[in-house]
Amino acid sequence: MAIRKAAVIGGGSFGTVVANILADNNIDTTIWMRNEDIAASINQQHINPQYLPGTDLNPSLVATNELETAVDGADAVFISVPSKSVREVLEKIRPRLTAGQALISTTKGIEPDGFLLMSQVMNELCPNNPAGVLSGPNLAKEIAKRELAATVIASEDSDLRRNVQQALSCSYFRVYASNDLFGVELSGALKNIYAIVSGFVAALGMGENTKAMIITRSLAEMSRFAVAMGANPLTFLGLAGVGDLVVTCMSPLSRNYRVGYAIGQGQSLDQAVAELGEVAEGVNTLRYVRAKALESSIYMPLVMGAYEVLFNGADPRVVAQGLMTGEHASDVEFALPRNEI
Ligand SMILES: NC(=O)c1ccc[n+]([C@@H]2O[C@H](COP(=O)([O-])OP(=O)(O)OC[C@H]3O[C@@H](n4cnc5c(N)ncnc54)[C@H](O)[C@@H]3O)[C@@H](O)[C@H]2O)c1
Ligand SMILES: O=P(O)(O)OC[C@H](O)CO
Repeated sequence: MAIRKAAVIGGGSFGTVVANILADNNIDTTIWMRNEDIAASINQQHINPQYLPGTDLNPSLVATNELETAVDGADAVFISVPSKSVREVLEKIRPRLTAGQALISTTKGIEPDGFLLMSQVMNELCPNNPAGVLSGPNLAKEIAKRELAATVIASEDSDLRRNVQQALSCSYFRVYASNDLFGVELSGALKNIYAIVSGFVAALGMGENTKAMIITRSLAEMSRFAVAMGANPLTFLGLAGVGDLVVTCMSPLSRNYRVGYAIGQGQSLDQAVAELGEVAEGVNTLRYVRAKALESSIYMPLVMGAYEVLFNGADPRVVAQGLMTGEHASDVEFALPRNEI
């Protein structure tokens, strides 16, 4: 069934953007948020003054503080809150959901207990609702200005994929499909770590060759980790892999990059996060991925170096420098395995 009525849960930057695309596509869309003043601004002035102050939102977009107004009767419910709040939000909406209403996560993070991705949390709490994940190079502030962008809808359910492609595709937003839900979702979470590292590199004034080396070795490291976890390495060649890694590692619009940049300039992690005032998922993801890599003996020098900088006060210069030492390595491990060098 096509998506005629949609709910978006979460009134931050990305939730507002997704809701606005749906509204631009003439879909009856309600965005749920806790903040009453922001909801009133969206309904009366058609702006989200806290997260997207310069953007005129589609006047048909409705904001509410009542979950039932958003969720009841929606064909699709998009979840767009930080990963630490996804379980809490799902527990609130679960009693209202009916079988078949699609659940789509736009959240790029990991739940530490059990190392769960958001679709796994959705499947655990709402097993009767088909699950999908939206991920790609999607800086909210650019899409809000209706600058051209593309994304990936990943799901094992082909109806869900097609319906979301139809609901979100428009003159400025293109939606590609994937059936590797796990790979797409893991890649969206992992790239945030490397955006922080790229922020250090930029703040330290390192060269363009260094930046390219960091991004490419980040791709090698994140795909090595993902394959060890069971993902398809080819997924990392797509928009949710290379695409999102490149944009997040190169743009000062990325919050994760900004946190890394501030630390590279000498700020503490606490100062950098406080100054940002929005979510930078990579900080927690770094902790969880480092623990998993140590537990599973996965070689991740950038993750290990970034952890030392963020949590043990090491000099950010050591992270890039750390790549220059150690064993001789393979460029593309899927072509030349590490143990065959
Ligand atoms: N901003 C982007 O460019 C972008 C793009 C793609 C994906 N994402 C991902 O989307 C997710 C959300 O990011 P964002 O940029 O919208 O974050 P944000 O910081 O702009 O907004 C988060 C929103 O979630 C709300 N929220 C937090 N906890 C809540 C709870 N318990 N109940 C209800 N609401 C709660 C906050 O009040 C806020 O409105 C993140 O995982 C992020 O990685 C962001
Ligand atoms: O601002 P960031 O670092 O959370 O990145 C936003 C999006 O994930 C980019 O695709």
